[in-house]
Amino acid sequence: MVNPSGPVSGKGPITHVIFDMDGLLLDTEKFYTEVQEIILARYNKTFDWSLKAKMMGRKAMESARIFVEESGISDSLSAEDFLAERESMLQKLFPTSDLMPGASRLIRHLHAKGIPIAVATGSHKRHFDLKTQRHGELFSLMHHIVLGDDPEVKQGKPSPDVFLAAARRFEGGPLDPQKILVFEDAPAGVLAAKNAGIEMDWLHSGWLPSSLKDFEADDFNDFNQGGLILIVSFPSAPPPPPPMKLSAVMVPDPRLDSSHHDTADQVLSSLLDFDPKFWDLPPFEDVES
Ligand SMILES: O=P(O)(O)OC[C@@H](O)CO
Ligand SMILES: [Mg+2]
Repeated sequence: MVNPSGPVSGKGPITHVIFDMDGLLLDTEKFYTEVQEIILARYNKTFDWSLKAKMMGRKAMESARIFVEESGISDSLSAEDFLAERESMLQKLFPTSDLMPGASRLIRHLHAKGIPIAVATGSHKRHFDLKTQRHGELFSLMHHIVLGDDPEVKQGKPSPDVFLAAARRFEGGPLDPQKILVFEDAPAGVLAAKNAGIEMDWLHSGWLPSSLKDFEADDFNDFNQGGLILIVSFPSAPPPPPPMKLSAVMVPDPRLDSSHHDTADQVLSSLLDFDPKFWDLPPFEDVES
């Protein structure tokens, strides 16, 4: 995706921001990688970024199934046993989680300027508490936080559930998806955000026919598995509005192949490179650290 550095504007004005957490705000993806490399080494296998790219951002059991099946070890290690073994190692690592560069500055800046901010993460509460125990004050600046085991989150990313729940919990809803900016590090997360934008857009524009409102989420998810974005049309309904109005800024790990960047509206190498003016958000003051 284009990564403009000039004055070209995004699709602002943005009024609300939703942050992914692992790999975006917290430097925690390295812990998952480290532990998975240790487990695979026992089978004389190596963990590579093409597999990591498929796992990132997804619910634990979903990513576990991908791990054991794509590594070819599912006959020796079940997804459940992999999660149990990984858990004991992660429990020791998570409390040492550091912030990603630029995360604190951006969160404090948006909060100080009165821009409502939230977190939408695949992490479950027990992991969230461990990962954020050194960063409680910073996370207290969030208007709300939606976790992977929230009752409203039926399906993990790339399904839109966690972002739809996060968008709904801001005051003054329902929001126009065009005014929401999502920050993500993972391909599944960017896709989840775009899918949420489409669903919110259809609801916001009134296009979504009532018969679709009870559309089964896992059917929707089936389309997402292949990275396709579901577009359905009913004979009586007008064509859907142009999708993709919700904007997503991707801050991927440099080891992630750039072919995974295509769905993002902007790609940055670090949150330190984010320019709020590009999205019509209040500019940083020079003195901010
Ligand atoms: O949605 P995030 O915060 O990236 O969490 C993903 C986590 O489940 C590990 O990949
Ligand atoms: Mg992430």
